[in-house]
Amino acid sequence: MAESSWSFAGTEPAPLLGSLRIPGDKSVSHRAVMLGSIAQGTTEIHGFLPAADTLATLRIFEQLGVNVVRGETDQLLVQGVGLHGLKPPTGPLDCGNAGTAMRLLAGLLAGQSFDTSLVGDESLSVRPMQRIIDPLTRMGARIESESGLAPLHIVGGRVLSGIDIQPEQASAQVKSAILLAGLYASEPTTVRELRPTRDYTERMLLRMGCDVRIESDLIVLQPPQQLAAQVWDVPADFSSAAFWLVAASLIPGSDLVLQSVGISERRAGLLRVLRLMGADIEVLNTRDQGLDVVADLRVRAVKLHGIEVPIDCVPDMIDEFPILFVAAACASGVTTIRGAAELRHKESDRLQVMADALSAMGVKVQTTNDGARIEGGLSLHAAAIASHGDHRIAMSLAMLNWARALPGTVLNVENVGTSYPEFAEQLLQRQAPLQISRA
Ligand SMILES: O=C(O)C1=C[C@@H](OP(=O)(O)O)[C@@H](O)[C@H](O)C1
Ligand SMILES: C=C(OP(=O)(O)O)C(=O)O
Repeated sequence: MAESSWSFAGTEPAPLLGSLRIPGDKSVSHRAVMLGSIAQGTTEIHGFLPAADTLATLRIFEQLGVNVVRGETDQLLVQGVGLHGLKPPTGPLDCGNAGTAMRLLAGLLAGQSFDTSLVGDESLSVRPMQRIIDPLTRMGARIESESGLAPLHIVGGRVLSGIDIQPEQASAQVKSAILLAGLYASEPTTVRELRPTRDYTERMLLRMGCDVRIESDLIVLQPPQQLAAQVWDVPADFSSAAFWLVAASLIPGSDLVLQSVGISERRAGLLRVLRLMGADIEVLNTRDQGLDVVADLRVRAVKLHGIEVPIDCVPDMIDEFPILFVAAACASGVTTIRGAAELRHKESDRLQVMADALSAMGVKVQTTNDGARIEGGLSLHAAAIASHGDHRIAMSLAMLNWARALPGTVLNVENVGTSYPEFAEQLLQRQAPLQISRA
């Protein structure tokens, strides 16, 4: 049965001590399955995230004729069929709640010889897809959609050409959709980014033997003959670790180590921002795990203060804003956010939903088109708050209730399973006074 709400008893939290294993990175898990499926040979994935979003991607490639052998929970063997070996599916391909799956797949499927349809859940069906339809169409793809929204019908058998393009958004999903279509183009594909975004797609392609030039905001991909299968070690997901970085900063007496977290520059912007707010986070045992730099993050409780979030950090922490709002609500002084309009196009309008949630709990928040002003350090009160089916909102509000001993309720938490199915269980293991209701 799905979890539908979490209620907190409002008792003082025990310090967070010891160490914690965070599940695998969602972005890398999606890509390892996608790229492994079209590689030559068998891809080994260690540390795969078995969450609803990434399992949707896995099921889709099984529908496309790829054989995947599941080992222990987080190990997969993907038997690649080569760039041109995917088979026509018998029905629509369901991306569920995953924007990453839908946008990246649109690029990859635009280069196939057969038609496909991509569908998603209610939330994904109102997220903007024109941002990938436009560049892919310029490359020669044909994607049928009503008003730029899912479902997307992708016509097969098109001849794709390379482009040189600057997407309108700083978005790793848009960049990746173009690069994946570029694998099937007859000329090189160049993507110029407004601001650098997470770079797993291009770095993974490079490791698979592609001729790809990577500069900070420029990627040039030559269409490959084939992709070589790899062994991928998926790091712990920084975005999931982020909830604990903030909770342990806020819960007095905490001293917690988060193990083997991916801290590449394009992913760990919140680390920089929390430190600017005064957080005590030590980066220990840093090592290069091939695909990513990983480290153990030791975080100790401390008093945080508000800051102006540097605008160049925004893409590097795009999924961490809901939990940053929580840190800002508990910090002394004012935190301001600018340049984050993309937050309005996630699983919910994350700027508005967090502003409304915190306002209902007594925080002074004003939103702008692309940001917010949060006055922290005021006294908070408990409320029953809807998370709008947005996993990151649900987990952020859970941490706020827990850390500040508020007897609040977080409603509609089902979608936490899209990125972090073990979240509530890990809270309970840490004695969070949490009651779970199931629908
Ligand atoms: O490429 C990816 O794996 C992702 C890119 C980001 O989206 P945008 O590219 O839309 O910013 C991020 O929000 C999402 O969770 C994962
Ligand atoms: C925005 C997110 O994911 P996606 O775009 O893949 O739905 C997220 O995980 O916060």
